[in-house]
Amino acid sequence: MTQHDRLLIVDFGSQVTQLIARRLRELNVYCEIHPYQNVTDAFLQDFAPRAIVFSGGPDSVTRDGSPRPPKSVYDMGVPILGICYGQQVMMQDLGGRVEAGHGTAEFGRAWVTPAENRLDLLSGWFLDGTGREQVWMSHGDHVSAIAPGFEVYGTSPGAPFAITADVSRRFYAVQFHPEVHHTPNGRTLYENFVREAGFQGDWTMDAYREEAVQRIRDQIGDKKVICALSGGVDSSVAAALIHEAVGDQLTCVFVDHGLLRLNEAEEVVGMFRDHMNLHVIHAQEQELFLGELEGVSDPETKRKIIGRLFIEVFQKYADGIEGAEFLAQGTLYPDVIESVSFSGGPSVTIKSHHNVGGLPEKMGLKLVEPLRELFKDEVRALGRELGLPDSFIGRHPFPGPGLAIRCPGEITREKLEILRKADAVFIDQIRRHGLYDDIWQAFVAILPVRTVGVMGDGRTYDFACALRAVTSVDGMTADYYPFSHDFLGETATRIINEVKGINRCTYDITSKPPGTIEWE
Ligand SMILES: Nc1ncnc2c1ncn2[C@@H]1O[C@H](COP(=O)(O)OP(=O)(O)OP(=O)(O)O)[C@@H](O)[C@H]1O
Ligand SMILES: O=c1[nH]c(=O)c2[nH+]cn([C@@H]3O[C@H](COP(=O)(O)O)[C@@H](O)[C@H]3O)c2[nH]1
Ligand SMILES: NC(=O)CC[C@H](N)C(=O)O
Ligand SMILES: [Mg+2]
Repeated sequence: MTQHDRLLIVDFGSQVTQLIARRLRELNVYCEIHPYQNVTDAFLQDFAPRAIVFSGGPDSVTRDGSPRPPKSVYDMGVPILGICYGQQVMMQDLGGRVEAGHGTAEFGRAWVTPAENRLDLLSGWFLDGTGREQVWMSHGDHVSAIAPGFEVYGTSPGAPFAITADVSRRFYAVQFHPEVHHTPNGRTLYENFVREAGFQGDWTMDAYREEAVQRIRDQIGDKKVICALSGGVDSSVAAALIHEAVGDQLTCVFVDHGLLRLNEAEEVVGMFRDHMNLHVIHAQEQELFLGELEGVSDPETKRKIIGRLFIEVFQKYADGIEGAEFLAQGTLYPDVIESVSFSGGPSVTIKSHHNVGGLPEKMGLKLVEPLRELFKDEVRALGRELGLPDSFIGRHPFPGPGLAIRCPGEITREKLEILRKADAVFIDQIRRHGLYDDIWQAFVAILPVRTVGVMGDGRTYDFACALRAVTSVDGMTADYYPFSHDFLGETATRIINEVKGINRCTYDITSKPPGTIEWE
């Protein structure tokens, strides 16, 4: 099997370490993030990176016991790029000096100007005629003396050594963050760095597809595998990939809990069964879920009931599949990184997110996770390679508990019916206005209150609903989408005219935080 050139990102705990990986993956470079504690001499030998990046970090190298890489990293003969804390660590390790404070802190936008010497790492920089380049800084400490062998190639007001390098050893150290959006030419810097390191850009979804298929065949052999299929991007791409690898040995279980959107079950099952020829069990469990949810209004109780039923249902169908030894999941790279996170600390549970994680232990199934190394946009690219239509790949995320968490308070079949219709009108409006792809997620929530209205000179006493549409990168933070008043007016009119049971429509303009995306 092909062994890709690998780049190692040593994580010192920066908030933006993942972005370094994103920038490199966009350049078709295979990279992995590892917390600095795990990067030992033995690890380095084994990983055999072609180049290394040191991330930023919250600590100060002036503090005794602050994070360090193993010394052997500097003897490997591979290029190293140190960013912010990474720069400071490199300078101190190699004989320079770092100082704290003294009015040199820079947070936010800054400008670097070039020194006299030229540096290949910066080719493509300083070309817009202003003689300087915008970068994003976030540091309190600064390098006050560079290490022997290094020279200065750029300075900023707060960082006299904003860009330094020892060209003969191919060590580069910068005070700013080239991975963030606010360093507009940061990508060029990474491009130059990986070219210098000799990467061939061999990480493409086309190549990945073939390798992944082979790996899945080796793992599964002639055994059977099952997959919980939601119709969301992750489980859909995982299923399509595994199907390509082992065909009929795969069975998908799609659970219809009665909390799906209008026509969703038909679309998902039709697509995978009729179009892609997958074996899909359409588990009709509406009565079970809606029955157990009857009279329940507390959000966490709802979520826990749904989580438990998902497992029970899945177990039931898995038991009926002879010889099933494997369970497929759509775990992505961000999930993997988060679970080994450097800075993980005690945090409060806001919501118990449902997913099928935790199943294998209970069921004695071995895991197949073919997307573990990929970011979401890579998963989308892979899905396209596998022939999934764009209408599936670009779908807004949909939560496992479905409409249950968009129906605050008690769930009734009547409310679900109304909600499904209103949601379909809203999404139709968004598509008609060509806004679907600009929005991360959009839906309607039906509110547990009836209000008075007047329609056709008669009195109405019906439910109110709230429209929700947000922009986001990863769902962790979000902003409400700035629809025009015309759009909102037209949509409210359509919902009230077309959906019996709703006579009032509001737009939710809360960002996250302090709100969350879903209403429960
Ligand atoms: N109705 C369902 N039937 C079967 N499995 C489900 C269902 N809903 C959720 N799951 C399982 O829970 C997992 C987690 O759901 P999640 O919404 O995070 O991912 P996804 O649906 O695959 O992708 P996306 O994030 O794009 O919605 C899914 O990958 C799927 O395995
Ligand atoms: O698979 C899921 N199971 C869940 O239990 C769940 N709860 C919220 N979400 C989705 O996560 C994102 C963030 O949502 P919140 O801001 O409401 O927490 C949004 O995209 C939500 O739709 C879920 N997804
Ligand atoms: N963003 C960073 O890496 C900051 C490094 C260090 N904590 C400083 O304040 O200078
Ligand atoms: Mg989903």
